[in-house]
Amino acid sequence: MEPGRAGRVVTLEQAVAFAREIRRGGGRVALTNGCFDLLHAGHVTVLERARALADALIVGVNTDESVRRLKGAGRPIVPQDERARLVAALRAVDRVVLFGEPTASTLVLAIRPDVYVKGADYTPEGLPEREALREAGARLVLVPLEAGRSTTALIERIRAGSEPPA
Ligand SMILES: Nc1ncnc2c1ncn2[C@@H]1O[C@H](COP(=O)(O)OP(=O)(O)OP(=O)(O)O)[C@@H](O)[C@H]1O
Ligand SMILES: O=P(O)(O)O[C@@H]1O[C@H]([C@H](O)CO)[C@@H](O)[C@H](O)[C@@H]1O
Repeated sequence: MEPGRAGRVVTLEQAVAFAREIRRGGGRVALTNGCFDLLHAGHVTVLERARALADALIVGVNTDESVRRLKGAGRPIVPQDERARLVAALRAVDRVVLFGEPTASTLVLAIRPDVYVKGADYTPEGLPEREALREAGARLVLVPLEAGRSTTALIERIRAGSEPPA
């Protein structure tokens, strides 16, 4: 019985057990991760593309402290439990796990996904998780960016009181 959407925010151990269950059934598991602060259409694109590459998608969402270290003071705008809940509400997402480490390497080594997905704002050489991906045998897929969509751009537009992009 699949849990309700809120029940899809799980511990790392539960996410690992879920991944094993998918693979036992012959399915493939996709993993992605991110801050997902002020959810926007670019986030939906990368999550939907990730889900389409496998039979289940697990998403690591950075804790507030982790986002602060990555994105600077004043971030995140949306607290971790709400960011996790919003991501878990998307049809494309099967499980969400909050993580506080600087990188997703621990997630990669624990979940051992068949495919690891990020937006093309990253490069293969630039991923600190690349060694973990090699060890886990995960295929890396970088999804083309939706132009002009970013949390930073949203914050700047809110501050400037400017119109949304075309
Ligand atoms: N416009 C976009 N199109 C497709 N994928 C995106 C887009 N923006 C972000 N992503 C992807 O979404 C995931 C989460 O990224 P993140 O939460 O940092 O979004 P962001 O909008 O880049 O945030 P910020 O502007 O604060 O850096 C990452 O895999 C990232 O590559
Ligand atoms: O939302 P972001 O900035 O894409 O999330 C970060 O992604 C990093 C990525 O996996 C490449 O290193 C990750 O290391 C970091 O912990 C954030 O999840």
